[in-house]
Amino acid sequence: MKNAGILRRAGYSLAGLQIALMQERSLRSHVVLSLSLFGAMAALEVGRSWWAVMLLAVAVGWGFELMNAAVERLCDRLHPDRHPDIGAVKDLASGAAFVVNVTTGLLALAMFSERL
Ligand SMILES: Nc1ncnc2c1ncn2[C@@H]1O[C@H](COP(=O)(O)OP(=O)(O)OP(=O)(O)O)[C@@H](O)[C@H]1O
Repeated sequence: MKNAGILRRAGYSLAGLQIALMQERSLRSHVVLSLSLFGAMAALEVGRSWWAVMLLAVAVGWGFELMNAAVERLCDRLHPDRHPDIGAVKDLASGAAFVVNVTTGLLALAMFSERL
């Protein structure tokens, strides 16, 4: 619905998150990894700057995973048959999420290497 109120739009966004959590295994893995990361950060008492960096990195990672899931679902709905272009679109979306996830992993390594 175009130009819906802010509460209604927030409801649509939360519905999207719910769909992802219930139907997308990769996003569920992401949630588990993120919570483990935050648990380790709390246990090691990392500084506020690291919290800011890692919260941002994890949020961007979740965003890219959601967009990747949306692209995959759109591709499958609009073009269920196999086609090299559909494969490339899915690979590109997956590659975008991969770049963010690898960067987050490297940041986590840098952070933990400071503390251990
Ligand atoms: N319709 C298609 N045509 C050509 N290649 C495809 C097609 N669908 C999937 N692929 C290839 O298979 C890969 C995996 O696609 P798939 O839709 O199974 O996603 P996935 O990586 O298994 O993600 P998820 O587990 O989140 O569904 C794609 O990245 C692409 O390379």
